[in-house]
Amino acid sequence: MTQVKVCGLMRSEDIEAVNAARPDYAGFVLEHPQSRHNVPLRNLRRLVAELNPEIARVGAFVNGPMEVIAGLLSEGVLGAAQLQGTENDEYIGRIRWMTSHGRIWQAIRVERLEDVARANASRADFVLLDVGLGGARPFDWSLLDAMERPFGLTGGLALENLPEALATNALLADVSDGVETDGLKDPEKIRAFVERVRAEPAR
Ligand SMILES: O=C(O)c1ccccc1NCC(=O)[C@H](O)[C@H](O)COP(=O)(O)O
Repeated sequence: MTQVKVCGLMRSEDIEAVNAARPDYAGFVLEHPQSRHNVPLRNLRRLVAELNPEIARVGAFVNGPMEVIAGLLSEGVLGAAQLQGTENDEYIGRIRWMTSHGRIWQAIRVERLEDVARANASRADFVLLDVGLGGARPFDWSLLDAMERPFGLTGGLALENLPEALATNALLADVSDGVETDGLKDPEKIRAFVERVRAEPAR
């Protein structure tokens, strides 16, 4: 069954919406003040306490401080760290050396075959392919045929392009902006997105 992650949660209202819709993962952008989705660590702990414990927590980082990432994984505040910057296998190895808790995900922007090769070779436990479906340039789906490991899809997903995304056999659909209205998480869009992923027949 395809899993679903709703990312960019910031407010108690967002947590209420995901508690109702029950995605597999709830995502928080951390240690990245440049993002409008950034959540200060003190708020993270409060939001996590409000979250249904059956929904796993993922922190999205851009070249974030390794000690903070390892600490949040060790404490169990996060079940996975999603690396979204230029982190390499050495960086992943150093976090692994600091903690054996949690999982490490790597998001890789896919534009050409070399990006798919990088995703196949990544030392991360799981890879998210950022396909930028919301962008101006159409994504070449045939690149995904070269994937040799399970992957998730992220970047520009929304209810409208979800059927096409699910047809790739992705293990996970990750959404943030696609379930917002006027820059805020929209409980109805979250519900509809999660429901559509759940409705996909098992392959
Ligand atoms: O949302 C951000 O601004 C952000 C900043 C830094 C690292 C990660 C960030 N977001 C990650 C996500 O929200 C999702 O994993 C994904 O990229 C969602 O894509 P989209 O639906 O296109 O917003």
